[in-house]
Amino acid sequence: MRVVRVALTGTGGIGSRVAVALLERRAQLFQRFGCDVRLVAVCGSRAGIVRDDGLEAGDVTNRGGWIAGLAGVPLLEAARPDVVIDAGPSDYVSGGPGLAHLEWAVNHGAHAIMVSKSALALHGARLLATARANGCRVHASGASSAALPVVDVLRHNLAGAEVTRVEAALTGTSSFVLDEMVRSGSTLAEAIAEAQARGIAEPDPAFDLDGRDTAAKLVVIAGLAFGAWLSLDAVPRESVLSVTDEQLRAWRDAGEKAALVGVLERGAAGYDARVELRGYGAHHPFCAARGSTKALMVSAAGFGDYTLVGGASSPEATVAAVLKDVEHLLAAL
Ligand SMILES: NC(=O)C1=CN([C@@H]2O[C@H](COP(=O)(O)OP(=O)(O)OC[C@H]3O[C@@H](n4cnc5c(N)ncnc54)[C@H](O)[C@@H]3O)[C@@H](O)[C@H]2O)C=CC1
Ligand SMILES: N[C@@H](CC=O)C(=O)O
Repeated sequence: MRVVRVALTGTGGIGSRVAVALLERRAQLFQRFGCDVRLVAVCGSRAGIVRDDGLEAGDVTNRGGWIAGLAGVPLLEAARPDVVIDAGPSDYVSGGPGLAHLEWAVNHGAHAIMVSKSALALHGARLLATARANGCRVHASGASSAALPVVDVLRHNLAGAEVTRVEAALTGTSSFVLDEMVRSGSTLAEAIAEAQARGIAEPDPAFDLDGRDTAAKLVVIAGLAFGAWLSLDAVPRESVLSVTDEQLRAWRDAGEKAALVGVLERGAAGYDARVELRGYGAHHPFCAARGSTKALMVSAAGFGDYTLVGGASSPEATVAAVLKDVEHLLAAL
């Protein structure tokens, strides 16, 4: 029987849930794919554990037997996984720890599932080129809007199509905060606190609100779906943090849904990206997206226009998206 060895780096709010869900899915994956998907290593920032015959949920949640210093690349070297899942922090300056983890994977013939965004958002072109050269697959639903399957729709459902425009509300926290302020009259601080309590905000919620999270997701989406790796710094961004009371009142009085959206447009020289604040009239399909629910509009030559509303941000939805990536990966092995 084929054994697929999985290592998970980053065991915070999302990573710890991914570990447990993967263990719970083991029997089902065996039935569906005929292989033993074995979680052999997990780590946080400073410690980790490797066990060749497979970890159990308690090993992850109780952290008994974790070894100090066995984290990151040393953990991957010790575990020699077939698949690396990275759910560590995103850092748009250094690339985050996920950069070293993804580099290790694509240089050692391992497949990767990225939940953290910054490694791909900053260095996607180089990493994907190495992955391709070494026969490694890189999936990144978690890094590109989680339960809203944007990359899948563009890459598989619209394979070969000339996609001319993508407009999408990709950051659940900014949608949630705007909804709370416009519809319920919450203050910015109250709305952010609620998004944090729901486990969907980035550790620094400014990343969600000032458009960096959406811009990073746009870069990952354009790179994975179209092979167009844009510069994250060059994506112009509007910010929820600069919305005035007057603007909030105007959206409320007009019955509009406010959203911070990412836009990808195909021009003569390739794809342009931007992040902008928009108010959608009552009859626009994005008005169905309440709270942290995401939304996508795609225009493709020959196919026409599509709208998809769903995939609300939540830890459970992100875990479900990671498990979907696992299924896609196993189906292709
Ligand atoms: N919370 C959400 O709904 C979603 C989060 N993401 C992304 O997933 C990642 C994780 O998010 P959360 O779990 O919410 O954050 P978190 O802050 O709860 O977890 C991050 C974990 O990474 C660990 N870590 C830090 N440095 C590390 C290193 N060098 N090696 C291994 N682990 C390290 C931290 O100790 C922490 O436990 C972030 O990059 C985030 O942008 C993606 C989709 C949805
Ligand atoms: N902070 C993000 C989490 C997933 O990427 C969001 O709010 O959607």
